[in-house]
Amino acid sequence: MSSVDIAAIEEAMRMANLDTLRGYNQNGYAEVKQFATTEYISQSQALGYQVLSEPMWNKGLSFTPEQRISKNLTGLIPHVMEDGQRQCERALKMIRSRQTNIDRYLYLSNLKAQNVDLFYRLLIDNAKELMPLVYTPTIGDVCLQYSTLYTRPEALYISIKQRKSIRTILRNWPYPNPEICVVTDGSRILGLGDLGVNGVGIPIGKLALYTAAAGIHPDKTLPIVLDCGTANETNLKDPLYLGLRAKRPSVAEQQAFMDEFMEAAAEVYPDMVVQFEDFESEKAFNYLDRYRNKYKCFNDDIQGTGAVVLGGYIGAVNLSGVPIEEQRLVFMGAGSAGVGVAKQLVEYYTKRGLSEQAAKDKFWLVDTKGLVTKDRGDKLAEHKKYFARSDNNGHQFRTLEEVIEYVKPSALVGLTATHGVFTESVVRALKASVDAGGLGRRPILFPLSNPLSKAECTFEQAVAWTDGTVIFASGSPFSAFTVKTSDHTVTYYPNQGNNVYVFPGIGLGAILAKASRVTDNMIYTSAAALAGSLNAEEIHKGLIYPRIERVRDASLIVAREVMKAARRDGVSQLPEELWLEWEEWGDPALDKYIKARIYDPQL
Ligand SMILES: NC(=O)C1=CN([C@@H]2O[C@H](COP(=O)(O)OP(=O)(O)OC[C@H]3O[C@@H](n4cnc5c(N)ncnc54)[C@H](O)[C@@H]3O)[C@@H](O)[C@H]2O)C=CC1
Ligand SMILES: CC(=O)C(=O)O
Ligand SMILES: [Mg+2]
Repeated sequence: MSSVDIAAIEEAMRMANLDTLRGYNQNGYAEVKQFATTEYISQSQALGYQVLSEPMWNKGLSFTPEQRISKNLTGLIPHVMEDGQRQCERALKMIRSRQTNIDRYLYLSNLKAQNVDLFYRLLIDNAKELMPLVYTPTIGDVCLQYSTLYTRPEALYISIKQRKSIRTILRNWPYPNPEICVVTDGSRILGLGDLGVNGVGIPIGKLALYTAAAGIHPDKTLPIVLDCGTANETNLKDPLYLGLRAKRPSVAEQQAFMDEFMEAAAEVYPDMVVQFEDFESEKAFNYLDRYRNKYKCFNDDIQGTGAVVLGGYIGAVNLSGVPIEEQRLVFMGAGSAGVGVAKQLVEYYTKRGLSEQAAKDKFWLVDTKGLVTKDRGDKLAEHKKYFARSDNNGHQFRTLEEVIEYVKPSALVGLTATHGVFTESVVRALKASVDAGGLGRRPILFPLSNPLSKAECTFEQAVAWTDGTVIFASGSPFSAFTVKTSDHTVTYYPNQGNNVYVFPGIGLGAILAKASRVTDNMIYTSAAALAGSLNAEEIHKGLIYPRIERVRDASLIVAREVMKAARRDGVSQLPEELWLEWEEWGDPALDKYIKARIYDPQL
């Protein structure tokens, strides 16, 4: 069958009862056609098995007696019918019985490959326990070992040697019309450096959260790794390594490959939003700049992290007792995340009435060579120049202690990918500088690097070194802990300051608004929406982010506000009548529209 023969498909569907499946006939002929052209339709048992082997169709033990008959499943699965809750109970028992987090990850990954609905039900209902397994910190270990752990494909793997075939590869993806793509070239995976093709675990993990946190249908998500080689000697020497065994070519060559990829992606999937993830900083800034006005795209490490930290910072300032005008911020780490976050905060200050210069003056960025100044004597990377200080009177501050002594900051943000740079003396100096401003003031300390092994300090250290006064957020989750003394008991709650609180909502908002671009206002709005998404209990506990169990609630609020920002910026291509309706009926109507379009797996 060279062209689509609708009559044949309909007949095949009728015979195979496929119309009761996912409804791919609307926009997904590919899957239906597959049935029509194979011999499955005349081999009913094989068809039943096909239903069980297709992870998007499999309902595990939830198939009803009628479905078991109509889909020829009788006897292919145990003769019990279980609801989703019972099946989740079994999966959780298995996960908890495993010895290592990698084993737990592998169990979950295997479950996703067999029964997508069950995987997502489990993840959504047990976010606090399971998110650290499918995302940071475990995904970092998974990426380090990806080539060894590999059993089956889960993404598109596009090598620079396949440049001529990018469109074909994109079309080979089995699910029609993806709406969101996360793409990396593996060059800066979390704080673990250049992992090459092994970095593909990050797009896979981020997209699992697009589904769990924002309800984007799993068959609309597309993870991609662009393999340009790697600088990672361990990978290059590993006989099992799955990527190109070559050093990365020149920046210009990688950029040309990226240009071709972006052009092909926009042509093959014109409605798809592209999220750039974990590109090494020079490329991260360059690609964002290069493509943001041409395609629907954003950079999660620069913009997503900027928004999530701003969202938390707004609440942190309220708790800190240090008025917003008196805030002074030191950033340890001046890479894509550090500069991205600082720029987002500058925007916040300028929106509150400060001039750009006055806003910028609140930030002191530090990297491996010390305080970033104009006259430091080394060639500053382009992205650092904006924040380079010129008020240092020729003096160079080489260590963080020196910078803190000089700046007397109210907040210290870590985005260095280096564990331990927030030492006891650094944190105590931060506290002292905050204490000097007046009684009851609290230091803001955000060791944001991932995975946990790279966090600038631990939560327990931060609490101990600030006598419990710290307002704390880390990139990967630390546990709450309780201190009991003879006369009182105190529980300390950490926050997780991770872009997972915004990227799913930014992507969903951009998709549902049919945004032609992802604008700065959409990103900024995501931060404000996140800051406003805490409930009374979270505020009472002194949190600055919603509990991770509520990430889905927060994402939907973010998505709604991002949609509205898209409309304000004139990039929403939704019909005008819809917007007029929503303006009349307000947020509940827009919320209803969003909720009707998101995936909430039922078993
Ligand atoms: N919590 C979150 O949502 C996010 C966290 N991150 C984390 O931030 C970290 C950095 O990411 P990028 O900025 O993209 O990396 P990058 O490589 O672009 O930047 C790292 C920066 O840290 C500096 N640095 C490294 N070691 C240092 C040290 N010992 N002392 C002072 N400065 C040091 C480098 O000079 C550079 O300026 C990673 O661990 C990443 O996982 C990134 C994005 C989001
Ligand atoms: C969270 C994230 O995007 C990172 O660590 O790179
Ligand atoms: Mg990242």
